[in-house]
Amino acid sequence: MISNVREQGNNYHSRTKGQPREFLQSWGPICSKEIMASDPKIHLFEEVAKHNEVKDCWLIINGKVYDVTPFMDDHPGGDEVLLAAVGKDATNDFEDVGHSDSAREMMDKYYIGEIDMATVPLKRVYVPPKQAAYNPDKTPEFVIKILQFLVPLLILGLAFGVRHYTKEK
Ligand code: HEM
Repeated sequence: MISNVREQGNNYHSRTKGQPREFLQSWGPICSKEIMASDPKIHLFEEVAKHNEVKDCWLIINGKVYDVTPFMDDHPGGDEVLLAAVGKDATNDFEDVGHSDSAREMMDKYYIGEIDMATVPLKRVYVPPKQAAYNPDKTPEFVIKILQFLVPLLILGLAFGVRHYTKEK
């Protein structure tokens, strides 16, 4: 839907000039000013959080949802910071940087609706990275387990051996 809208975007002004409001609304979210003027779409957090990659990145800032996918390459702060701000309320991250007025004006371009704040979790849920437990020397775990069992036995055997040998003498 959004990509269609982007394709149509170039022709938007010429085709919509002088059209009644119902017609404009039927065009959907083509122009952010139009969305803001009409009823904005209310997004659920769960849905917004799914857009969490370079090629599909949505942000929540000040109760609004932004699809910044086309801006990833051009963001002066880099795409990593934008990616780090997905799946949560990124208002603090955005404000902490002290974005300029022109940056704030730019946001209109990427506005795609409002967030239902009731669906935003208060704390970000930590999802542990999917990787094996840290094992710097890469020794397989079963070898360590066997050694843990064998080493005390060897020491015990050695002790008995020494005792037996010294007794005989
Ligand atoms: C729709 C959302 C955003 C837009 C339109 C935007 C736009 C911009 C712009 C135009 C700049 C250049 C400096 C300025 O004019 O203030 C900038 C810088 C920066 N932005 Fe964003 N930004 C957005 C979201 C974010 C988010 C969520 C973060 C997360 C921390 C972020 C972090 C940064 C950083 C670190 C810089 C570099 C600051 C510096 O080096 O001076 N931005 N952004």
